[in-house]
Amino acid sequence: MTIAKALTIAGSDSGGGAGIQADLKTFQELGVYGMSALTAATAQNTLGVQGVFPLTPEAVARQLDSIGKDLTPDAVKTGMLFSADIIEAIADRIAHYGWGNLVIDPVMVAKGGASLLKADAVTTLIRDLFPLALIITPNLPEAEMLTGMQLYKAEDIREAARRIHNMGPDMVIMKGGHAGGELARDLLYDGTGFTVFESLRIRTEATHGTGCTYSAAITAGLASGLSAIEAVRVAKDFIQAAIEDSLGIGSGHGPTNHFAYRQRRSQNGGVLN
Ligand SMILES: Nc1ncnc2c1ncn2[C@@H]1O[C@H](COP(=O)(O)OP(=O)(O)OP(=O)(O)O)[C@@H](O)[C@H]1O
Ligand SMILES: Cc1ncc(CO)c(N)n1
Repeated sequence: MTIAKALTIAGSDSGGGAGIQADLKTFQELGVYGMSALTAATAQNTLGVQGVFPLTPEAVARQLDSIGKDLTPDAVKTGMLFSADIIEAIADRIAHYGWGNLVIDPVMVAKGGASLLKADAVTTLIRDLFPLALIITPNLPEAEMLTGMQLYKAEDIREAARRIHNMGPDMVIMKGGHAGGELARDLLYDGTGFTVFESLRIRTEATHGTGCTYSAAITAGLASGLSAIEAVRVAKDFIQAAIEDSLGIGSGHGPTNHFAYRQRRSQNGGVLN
């Protein structure tokens, strides 16, 4: 048996809803072998982030070497990277091992407002990591930070996608979780055209870790050999189910339900409706 392998390079969320925990749960649910390289531990729950404890760049690079010398990933995602020197170490190792199918979730700020990326690390992220990426998945505040634009109108969001695409990735997905409206609409730009992925917006507070889970599901799909469009389609269904069937735990912004997609499929004889 050959199994697809995916690697997440991200921070730990002690509460289990976001970060490396969300990524590994998502890989597992989608039938992909999950590996991780930790960038930082956060003391975190559904109420917020109580502490951030980064690893040294060397500790991050050594984890990537352990993986690179033994277990080549079929796809890789990055999440919370925290500092410029950690990003430099990661970009160096990814280029060294020639890992493709790289999905970058440009995590900057947790939902409660805690900083997960130092302000001076944004230029390093763009310069060193974006050119290596297959897909970058900014939410609207991250896209505003990357472009310096204010994103209210649909045409501005498209223009921001073009500008981020010019920073080096093959594709950009502008996530619509932070926009208003009846639909949660994500826009994929591949340098020539736009593909829309949309679902009914769910009225809920339980959206902790949606971005991590979504980009992990895309990464799992790529690792399994899906095209980018197919992988995003599965990821959109995965995150919709995970938000809809919330677990009702924690007293703040609860986590999404990573079991939901697979449970629905098995209830429907393998078909998701
Ligand atoms: N209330 C909602 N109902 C349906 N889909 C949603 C909702 N909120 C977010 N999504 C979807 O979840 C995915 C992640 O988008 P979002 O903009 O929330 O990411 P994010 O802000 O990076 O998340 P986080 O920082 O919590 O990890 C997208 O596919 C988006 O459309
Ligand atoms: C560790 C970690 N990574 C990413 C996010 C963004 O949701 C978070 N809250 N915590």
